[in-house]
Amino acid sequence: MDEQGVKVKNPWHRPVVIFLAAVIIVGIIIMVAISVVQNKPLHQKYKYGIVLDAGSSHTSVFIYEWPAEKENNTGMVRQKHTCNVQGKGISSYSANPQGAGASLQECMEEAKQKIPAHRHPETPVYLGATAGMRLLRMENEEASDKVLDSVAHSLKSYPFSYQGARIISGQEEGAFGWITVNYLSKNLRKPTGTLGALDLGGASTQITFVPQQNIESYDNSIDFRLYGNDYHLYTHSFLCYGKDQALKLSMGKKLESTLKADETDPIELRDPCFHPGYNFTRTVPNVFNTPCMKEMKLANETFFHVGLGNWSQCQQSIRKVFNTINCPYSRCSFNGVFQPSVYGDFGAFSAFFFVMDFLNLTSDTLATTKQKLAAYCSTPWKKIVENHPNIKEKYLSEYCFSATYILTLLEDGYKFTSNNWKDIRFIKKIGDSDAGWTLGYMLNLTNMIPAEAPDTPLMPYGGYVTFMFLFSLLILVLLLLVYFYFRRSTRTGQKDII
Ligand SMILES: O=P(O)(O)OP(=O)(O)OP(=O)(O)OC[C@H]1O[C@@H](n2cnc3c(O)ncnc32)[C@H](O)[C@@H]1O
Ligand SMILES: [Ca+2]
Repeated sequence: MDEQGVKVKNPWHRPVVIFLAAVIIVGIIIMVAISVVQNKPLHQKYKYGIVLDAGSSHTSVFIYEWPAEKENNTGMVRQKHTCNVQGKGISSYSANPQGAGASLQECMEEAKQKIPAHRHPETPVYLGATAGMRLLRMENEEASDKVLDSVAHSLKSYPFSYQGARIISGQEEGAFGWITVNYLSKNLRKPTGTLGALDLGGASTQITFVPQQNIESYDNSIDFRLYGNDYHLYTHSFLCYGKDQALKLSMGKKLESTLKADETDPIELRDPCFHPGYNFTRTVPNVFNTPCMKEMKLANETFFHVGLGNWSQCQQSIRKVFNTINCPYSRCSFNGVFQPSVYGDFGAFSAFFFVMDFLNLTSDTLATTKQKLAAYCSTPWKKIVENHPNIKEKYLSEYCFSATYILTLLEDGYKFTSNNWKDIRFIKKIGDSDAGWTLGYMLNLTNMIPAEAPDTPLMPYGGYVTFMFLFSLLILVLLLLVYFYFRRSTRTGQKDII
């Protein structure tokens, strides 16, 4: 046989095989490149929302941000920036409504700087006014409308998407505060417990939680379906029981009884809720200038406000502002308002936090809290000022009253006890976002909390691509192995024949 005929031609020298090998190599390179680009962290695109909290004591502007493609995921929205409007709340502009809108300028300019310009037209801006405006509306509806028109006019002059300025109800304030704290604590996707919400403002206070008992009054019940879970909430907002209005209620009662006891001029209001040595002249209308109290016509225009610094007497005087006699339900908090027993953990924010944090009373037992507070209240005013030279005198003078009010509201009002006192967490923020109603309000209005849990893909997109790539590679390697196996067996077969 001719020697040339026996020689087996090297298959790698065949053009088809070389071509196929080149295609496979190029294919692998392309797949690797795609996979690397696909899985590289994307440059995040953010969306923004602005909420103005027009409270009774002041207005704050909150800017929120969230990754553009993940808006329905729980916990994705965070507070990017907050700005405190200079001056008092918008309800204080009743005599000068223009001033209310103008007061927002500085913070709104700041918002323009903080949010990228190309996002401005799509960024919603909402203003929600709370108890200060509720009281003004009760007193003078025309004035409250003018103030709202003024802030609306001001907000429309910015390049954002204006979505309204309105007075929110007490139920909304309570419910959105609850949504905020539970969204931020990432409780809403889990079947585990939720966090009750306690908010103490200047003019109203809210309590909201998931009760274990039936809710006997329709007004106090709210139902939500969030991420596929049903929530049945108890909520109540006490107008006039924020800490500034409560102080007026309490001083008003003391003034009335002082007058009855002693009608001589000048009146001296001896107040156990203020420090010994505290002595200021106040005007009577300044106490009674609120729709929370019947106006009292007093002969005297001024009185001496004199501190006594006696915690237990202070608590006695504060108890008088809670009416616990009439209750048309199986149980009540106060003023004939139904309330089931408090249940679960609570987040207590705004003035609950400011006051208890200032006094270092956020982590003691109820008994220790009372002891420490009694000692604080009896400290002479001079010493208090010396110890805290940088704190606003108005706040400083009122911490004894405010903390005593907080204890009385929580214990006598809401019926917390020394056993469940530890379940109250005094908080300002959760992560980097403030606890308060604004975030929940925005999540609701932008439909960012779906009723049903969104369907989630089996695996994240990056993982999916990597998996597909590795799996294709495996099949390719197997095919090559099969190919070589066949080639070898054909060649051995050829030799056997030879
Ligand atoms: O909810 P409403 O009732 O409308 O009122 P608000 O929104 O203005 O009320 P805040 O929670 O902002 O404040 C509650 C109260 O705490 C006061 N406050 C704010 N910062 C404080 C601080 O550092 N120390 C003591 N009190 C403070 C403030 O003046 C109010 O009286
Ligand atoms: Ca508030």
